Amino acid sequence: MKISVIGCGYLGAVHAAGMAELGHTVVGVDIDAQKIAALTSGRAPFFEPGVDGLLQSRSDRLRFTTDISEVADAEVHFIAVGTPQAEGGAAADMRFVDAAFASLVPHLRPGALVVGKSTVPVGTAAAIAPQVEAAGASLAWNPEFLREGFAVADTLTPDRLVYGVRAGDDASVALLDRVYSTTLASGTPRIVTDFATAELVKVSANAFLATKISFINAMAEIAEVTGADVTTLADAIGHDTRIGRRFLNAGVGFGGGCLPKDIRAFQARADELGVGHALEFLDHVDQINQRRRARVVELALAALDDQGSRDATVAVLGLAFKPNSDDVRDSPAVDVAVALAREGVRVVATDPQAQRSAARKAPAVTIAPTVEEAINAASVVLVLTEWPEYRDLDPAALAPLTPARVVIDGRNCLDADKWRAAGWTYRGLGRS
Ligand SMILES: NC(=O)c1ccc[n+]([C@@H]2O[C@H](COP(=O)([O-])OP(=O)(O)OC[C@H]3O[C@@H](n4cnc5c(N)ncnc54)[C@H](O)[C@@H]3O)[C@@H](O)[C@H]2O)c1
Ligand SMILES: O=c1ccn([C@@H]2O[C@H](COP(=O)(O)OP(=O)(O)O[C@H]3O[C@H](CO)[C@@H](O)[C@H](O)[C@H]3O)[C@@H](O)[C@H]2O)c(=O)[nH]1
Repeated sequence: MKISVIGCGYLGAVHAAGMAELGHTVVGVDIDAQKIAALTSGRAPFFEPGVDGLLQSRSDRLRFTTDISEVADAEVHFIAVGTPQAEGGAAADMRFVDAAFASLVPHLRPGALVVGKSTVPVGTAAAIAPQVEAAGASLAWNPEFLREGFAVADTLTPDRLVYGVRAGDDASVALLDRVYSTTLASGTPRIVTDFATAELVKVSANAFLATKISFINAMAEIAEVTGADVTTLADAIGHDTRIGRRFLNAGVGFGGGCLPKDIRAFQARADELGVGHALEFLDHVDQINQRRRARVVELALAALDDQGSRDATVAVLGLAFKPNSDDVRDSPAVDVAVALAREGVRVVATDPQAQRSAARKAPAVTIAPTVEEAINAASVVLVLTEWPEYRDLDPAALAPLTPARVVIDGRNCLDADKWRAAGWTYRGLGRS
């Protein structure tokens, strides 16, 4: 099938490459000429395992352009533009979605299907559908659940597919089934529903995941004042299959381009709908999450005070919001590094992939190319992203670089006994 993807940022670029891998002929459109140039040369403008490989191996049926008129012969058009948090508010900024539809509609041919992939406030599809239908085309909302770091696998073999369509719109369901025929053949469940439910499935899934993380981080706060160990607690409650162990890792909390802004936009939309009280708990989820960042800053400053001076260096290992990504959007690690720099501390940070993106965002932080250079002569070492290479660090080999030997494990990812045995003062979050 001929498919277009409007918006080739993170989600759109991966989706375009994934659709080509599934056998479709794809044109990707973005207003950012630099992104289009990178994608055209077979390189994603971000780090995500496997994407460059697909861009290169499927280049025969994949092209990228800034010219929206090139989508005119596509049967299915995916909308994957950003819906960031609006400046100065909690709601989603819908200007990119509105602009994408405005630019696409004049090029729609009758019978085409427009598919929303972006995460949007409930009610968006119903509001937009009439302009698509006036062009003789149809609208569906097909939210995306991919995780950064696993984006290719999540695109090709997702946990589920959700189609939000007008009641009785069997033609759109049939078209989407053709788009995803390979995925469906491998047994992926598909849920066909209305626009509002599809939109809500997406934001409620992210709200649930954020709540699960903040729940365990609230337990970490309790553990910190009682001497309990939140990691053992998570293991123990996680054995209950009704609870499950995943997303119960306590630490510096959640960040990224999705969970934080999606729970805020969800609350803002509930307020508009007059049911803000139903989502008041998400405000607490957000606050618990923010408190974890403040707690790491507090622990680092206390460790410096113990050593007698804040005129010192703190090393930060990890800047990306999660491993296997160079994404620093709302990254807890960057936030903590910036907060410490604001306190007058010299912060030297490193990350296997996010050095460049973090340098742009946090000019007050010195970026070091290696762990050894970051740690050298530091009074405190913070581990804020659980990259496998940080989990596997040899504390004995690093010990001579820093006389103070204090490590704060903001992701509870290090082997505490091993670090202590190598002469380090180890401090986790929610565990002693
Ligand atoms: N990043 C993820 O892991 C992920 C996963 C699931 C859902 N989502 C959702 O997908 C959407 C996109 O997220 P993202 O992370 O890819 O954002 P992004 O900022 O990386 O990408 C958005 C892209 O849209 C482009 N754009 C803006 N206006 C445009 C227009 N009028 N025409 C064409 N292109 C335009 C921008 O230039 C940018 O490249 C958001 O709604 C997000 O919540 C993201
Ligand atoms: O136990 C855990 C699990 C995650 N995190 C943090 O939570 C954040 C988000 O992690 P994750 O959800 O894995 O990353 P994303 O790639 O942002 O994916 C989320 O956001 C996407 C965009 O909406 C959705 O598509 C995905 O399903 C949803 O998991 C990161 O900072 C993680 O470090 C924790 O602190 N503890």
